[in-house]
Amino acid sequence: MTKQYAETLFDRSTTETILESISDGVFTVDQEWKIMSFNRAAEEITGVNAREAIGKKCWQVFRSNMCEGECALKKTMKEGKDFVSSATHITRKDGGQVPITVSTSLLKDHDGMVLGGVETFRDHTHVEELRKKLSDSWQVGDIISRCPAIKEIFNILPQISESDSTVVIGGETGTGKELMAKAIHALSHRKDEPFVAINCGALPDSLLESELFGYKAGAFTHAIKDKPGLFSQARGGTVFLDEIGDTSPAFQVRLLRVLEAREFQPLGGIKKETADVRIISASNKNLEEMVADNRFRQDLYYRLNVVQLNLPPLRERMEDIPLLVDHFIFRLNALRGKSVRGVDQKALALLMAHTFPGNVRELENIIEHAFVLCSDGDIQVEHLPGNLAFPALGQKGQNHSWDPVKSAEFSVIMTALEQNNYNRKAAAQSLGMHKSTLFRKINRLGITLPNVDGRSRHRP
Ligand SMILES: Nc1ncnc2c1ncn2[C@@H]1O[C@H](COP(=O)(O)OP(=O)(O)OP(=O)(O)O)[C@@H](O)[C@H]1O
Repeated sequence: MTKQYAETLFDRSTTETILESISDGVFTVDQEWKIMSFNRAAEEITGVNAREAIGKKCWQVFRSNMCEGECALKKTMKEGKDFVSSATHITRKDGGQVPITVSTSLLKDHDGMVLGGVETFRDHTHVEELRKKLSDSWQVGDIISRCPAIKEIFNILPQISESDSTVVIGGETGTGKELMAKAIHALSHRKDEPFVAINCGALPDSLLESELFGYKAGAFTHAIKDKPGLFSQARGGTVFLDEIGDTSPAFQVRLLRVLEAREFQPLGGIKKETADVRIISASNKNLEEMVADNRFRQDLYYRLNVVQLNLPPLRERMEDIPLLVDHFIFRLNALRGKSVRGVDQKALALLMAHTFPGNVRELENIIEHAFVLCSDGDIQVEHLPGNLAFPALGQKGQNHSWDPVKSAEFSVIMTALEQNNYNRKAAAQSLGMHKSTLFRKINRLGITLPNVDGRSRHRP
């Protein structure tokens, strides 16, 4: 675009219309700090109308804590550099404090002469309120946690939700990736539109594409009538692409094109449709490693991964176990009209010692199993599924005292043995202890081993 064309296109009144239509406050000052223009959003955020503001020095209008010290606009004017997003507060005309973020740049004429500065500011009241609410909380949407790593995610969730950026959620199976995606959707401006989820790993390419993009009648043999895809159904909302790491290279190319053009074409269709959806994806594989090994397209990875969140496995946030147990019992009581009180110490000790390869989903299933068997009072060891209750009920270990440390040790060793097919050497290695230490512990805890161990598994 030539300069002249741009000038014609964006004449003064067009620029004013654009400035009046945006939701960020914008004002300009001359070299003497006198306000030259003040848009509608600036009026709303400050409570001062443009006629009052224009001609005044900016600090008389803004009364911000920034005005007395590190003023971003002053820095811009002094250093000739733009500044993006400093956070501060301003005092409204009615005395109320408004948290804002500020961006500043120099205002120049066509010949590059500095006329003054321009400041854009955004009202962050809503984000601050949400952040405050979430930072004291152990629950966002349906997600319960007191683990510091997840609470850190809670703290930034309002900003992530407010932006429309793509998000990739990493974490082992059952760690709550879909729940987190739903929470982001529920806190975003898209919350009143649909949230749709699809497991990309479970479908072959052709089915995945027809599910996502839909098809037109006649596109293939059984396509009798048009079927809208999830991108159409979720218009204005969020599409959650689960197991994105399991998609084929051909599908990755197709998805990349859709994300770049923000358009998609139903199978057998000729018209393109706008993809007005936010994309959140998840993977229990390490996408960065997959990119390095050329198993996942780097360009698609960058498109999907503007924001990245990682959910730790349950074994690394043991503090969440009692909280989640209470949460699931509370929910089941309400659902089934029972009054199970909680979990007794011995059962809790076993749960705390379990490694939960299936993470929160596995814990939820264990509690549901125990809940069915427990009529009221506390869930006890005998209500837990066999693989957990086994060390407590069975074998020689039956009589050892139920000290939680011992039962935790019992369970950790049993899990290592099971995971290593009862091969004691491998189990000792996985526990990081010497083989003879493990034998000693096995004897002390009264664990009996099956006759056939992992060393003999290849024998007929
Ligand atoms: N922090 C949590 N608080 C309460 N419930 C949770 C939490 N995390 C997970 N859950 C529950 O655990 C189950 C599994 O969660 P979810 O489906 O979100 O996991 P996921 O990581 O997406 O699993 P997958 O990778 O297998 O798709 C769900 O029933 C969910 O409600």
